[in-house]
Amino acid sequence: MGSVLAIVINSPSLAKEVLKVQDAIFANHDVPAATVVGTFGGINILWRPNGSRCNQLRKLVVCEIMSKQSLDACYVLRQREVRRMVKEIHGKVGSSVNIYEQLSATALRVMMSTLWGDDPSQDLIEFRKRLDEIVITFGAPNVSDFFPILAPFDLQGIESKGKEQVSWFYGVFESMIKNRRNIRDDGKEKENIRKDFMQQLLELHWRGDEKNSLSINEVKALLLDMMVAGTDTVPTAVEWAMTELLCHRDKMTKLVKELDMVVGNQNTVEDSHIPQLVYLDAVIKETLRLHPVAPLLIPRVPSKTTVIGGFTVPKGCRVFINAWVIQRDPELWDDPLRFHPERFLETDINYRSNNFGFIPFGSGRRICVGVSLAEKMMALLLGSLVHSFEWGLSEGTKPSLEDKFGIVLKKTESLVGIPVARLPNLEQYQ
Ligand code: HEM
Repeated sequence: MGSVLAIVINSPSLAKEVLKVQDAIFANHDVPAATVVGTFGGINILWRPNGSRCNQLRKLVVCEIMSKQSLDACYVLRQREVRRMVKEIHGKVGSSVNIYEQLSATALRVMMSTLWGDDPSQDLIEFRKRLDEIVITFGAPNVSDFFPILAPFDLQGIESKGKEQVSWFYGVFESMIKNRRNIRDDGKEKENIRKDFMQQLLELHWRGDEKNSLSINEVKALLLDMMVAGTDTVPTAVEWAMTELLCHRDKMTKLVKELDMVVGNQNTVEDSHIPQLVYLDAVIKETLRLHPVAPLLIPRVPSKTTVIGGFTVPKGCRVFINAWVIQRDPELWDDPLRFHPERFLETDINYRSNNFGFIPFGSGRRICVGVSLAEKMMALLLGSLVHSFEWGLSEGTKPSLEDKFGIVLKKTESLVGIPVARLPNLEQYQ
């Protein structure tokens, strides 16, 4: 690729070599030129070089922000937004519903309220548009990445566009942070209120002890990381799951049976049901196996020259781990192209199990920090869509399984379904 050597890993054994055996050497993500300016030189988690500060930030997010206690505390927000989605779809029974649009608006509302609470002044459509723009800008092929010597010239204007787009978010965060600072200075902070992620991060910033403190720029960068990484991935995965279920009605029937047995038709799907919904979990895993949302993970860059599978891998080259191919490897998976969630009922493979044939969230030092939240959101969204409605399609149509390859593996065509209400009363969603 231009003047930069790119290597693609297509086998689980070589993926293990990169993500486990030589993890320390491959623990840097490839940082696109456009993001360096936009994220204050890569101080966020995603683009930060491997090292002690990166580990501290990761630990802080995983142990504090994504802890069971913290995720349980913001469950009411997930519940409220999923109920809102079901009610909205209920108002459209019998007509065509763009499933991705519903999921995407819900995931965005969940992320925004989880990150900084409710702010009625914020325009959801504006946020969605701005996030889409950032993903397009940073995902666009950039000459500066292929020929780093040209980076200072920003020939396509991608770096300046990225900077402008990121600045918009930082401006929004700054005014929210200013309000929080005023509230703190006025001593008006209420005790025992649920602390959103922004408040937790700010308290670490204010606490200021050497090990855990965060600079204000790091607070803003982490908030943006979570917005970008968390809002499109979950709805994309759930849209793929619905598509597979509509293509495989026997699997849909099996899932409905499980939901009726565990949840019943007088209740809504809740977080507390998730551990018992084993078939739902298997459907989500099988979906992520066939349609990994990040098909090439996030490319890695070795910090020194090394050898992988007998080949020399030079320092500074770009290493792509092809989860899409690995997760369809016939040596590992029986009948690999078949959508067969049952395969996950027979094994204890999970997202962190060090099975290098199944890596939808990556693995090793840079494994996704949002796995716990993503698991909960995917289960709640998919479980609620299937439990609340029977889904049909317009006459003569079949859902397409065609994908568009990119940083995020999207469907070529959005899934449009026709819902019919299944539950006896809508009061349950109030
Ligand atoms: C279905 C949902 C999701 C999928 C499939 C997914 C997948 C991934 C993958 C493949 C990586 C790169 C891992 C590697 O290099 O080995 C990653 C990194 C990351 N993800 Fe996720 N992700 C999801 C949801 C989320 C959510 C909800 C958040 C946060 C709220 C999040 C935050 C991050 C961050 C901050 C990183 C960078 C970690 C680092 O650089 O050390 N992700 N994710």
